[in-house]
Amino acid sequence: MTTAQKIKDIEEEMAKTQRNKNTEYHLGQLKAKLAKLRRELITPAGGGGGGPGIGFDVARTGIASVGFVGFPSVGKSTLMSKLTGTHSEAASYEFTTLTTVPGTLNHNGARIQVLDLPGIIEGAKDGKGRGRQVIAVARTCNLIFIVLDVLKPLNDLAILTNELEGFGIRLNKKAPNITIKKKESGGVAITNTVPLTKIDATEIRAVLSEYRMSNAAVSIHQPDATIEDFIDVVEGNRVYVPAIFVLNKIDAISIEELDLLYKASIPNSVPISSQQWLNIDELLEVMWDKLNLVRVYTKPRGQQPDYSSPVVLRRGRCTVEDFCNAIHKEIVKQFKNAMVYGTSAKHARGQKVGLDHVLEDEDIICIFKK
Ligand SMILES: Nc1nc2c(ncn2[C@@H]2O[C@H](COP(=O)(O)OP(=O)(O)OP(=O)(O)O)[C@@H](O)[C@H]2O)c(=O)[nH]1
Ligand SMILES: [K+]
Ligand SMILES: [Mg+2]
Repeated sequence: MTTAQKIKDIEEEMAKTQRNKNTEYHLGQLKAKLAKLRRELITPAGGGGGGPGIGFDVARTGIASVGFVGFPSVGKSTLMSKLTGTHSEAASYEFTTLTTVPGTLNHNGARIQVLDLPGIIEGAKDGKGRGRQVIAVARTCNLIFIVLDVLKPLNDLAILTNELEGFGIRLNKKAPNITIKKKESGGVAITNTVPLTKIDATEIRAVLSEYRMSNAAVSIHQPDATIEDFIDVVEGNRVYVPAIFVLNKIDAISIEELDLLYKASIPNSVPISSQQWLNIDELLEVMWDKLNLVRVYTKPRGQQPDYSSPVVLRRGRCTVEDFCNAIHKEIVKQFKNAMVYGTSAKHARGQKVGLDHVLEDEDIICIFKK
């Protein structure tokens, strides 16, 4: 039996099992089995792995990357060409784009790599078309644009989210606040710092037993944690990627339909027309927010800050040391201290800081050497 067949069987069994006190353990086991089979699909036995294949993996440039995922002919390449000035073939037939096409977008002083990708279809994660290579590239991006046809966005979004989930990608989610520590003995101990509304001990025990973890200390700090979140932590290879749902081709709908769309206010969505270049400003604004980048302006001693070319860092890697290294590896060696002005500084007149100080967006920094 193939892995895909085994997955299908388990999904069918889950669908016909009613959830109640007597079935919780069994359902927990099934969910864990499913997660293990899905992992096999991503990394097939015999190597090869789930990494992007030849022609799909392109050289990475810029401070961050945005990957375009969507069904064929939703307008990914049209958008990418216009955003970056790099030509990516666009046409009315499906699967015009056959491989990763990289381009660069300069925004707010940051160089952002944009990756146009081939269209994917339902079943992509299980090996349909080049879907797996496409999703493997998307897994490595800092932000994903899910490009949708505005005429039927929600159904398509559900299918695409499911495809990416099957590949360990979690869109617009934080890593679950759950820790699991393996132990030598003592069985399974579960503690929670908040009341739990969606998960219970029976399911947790079933999952741990399926993973042959008979001794473990589990602690859950998130009230709405689910068993799926718990399995994600056990599996450990998940990526948590922000995403924007780009509702393209609004030029093809009426004002009334557009109005309804705004009233529905789909979270994380931005309606645009890549062909007519409508609402691209909003798209870029939301993109900037989601990328969570930190601009730092350099101020030479005794001079005004240089606002024209910020050093752009990624949040989580934006200490003064990261700033120095972004300019030149040697700077850290000569570093004495720095004056920082802006949000991260304690005082309006600035703060003297060391290498481990964490910078904020639009801070100004003046470095003093030994
Ligand atoms: N009306 C309208 N048509 C668009 C828009 N954007 C793209 N199109 C058209 O949609 C068709 C597909 O565009 P592409 O850019 O090739 O779409 P794609 O998603 O890259 O397609 P694949 O590479 O085949 O997956 C082309 O005929 C485009 O002219 C838009 O905003 N409005
Ligand atoms: K196309
Ligand atoms: Mg294309």
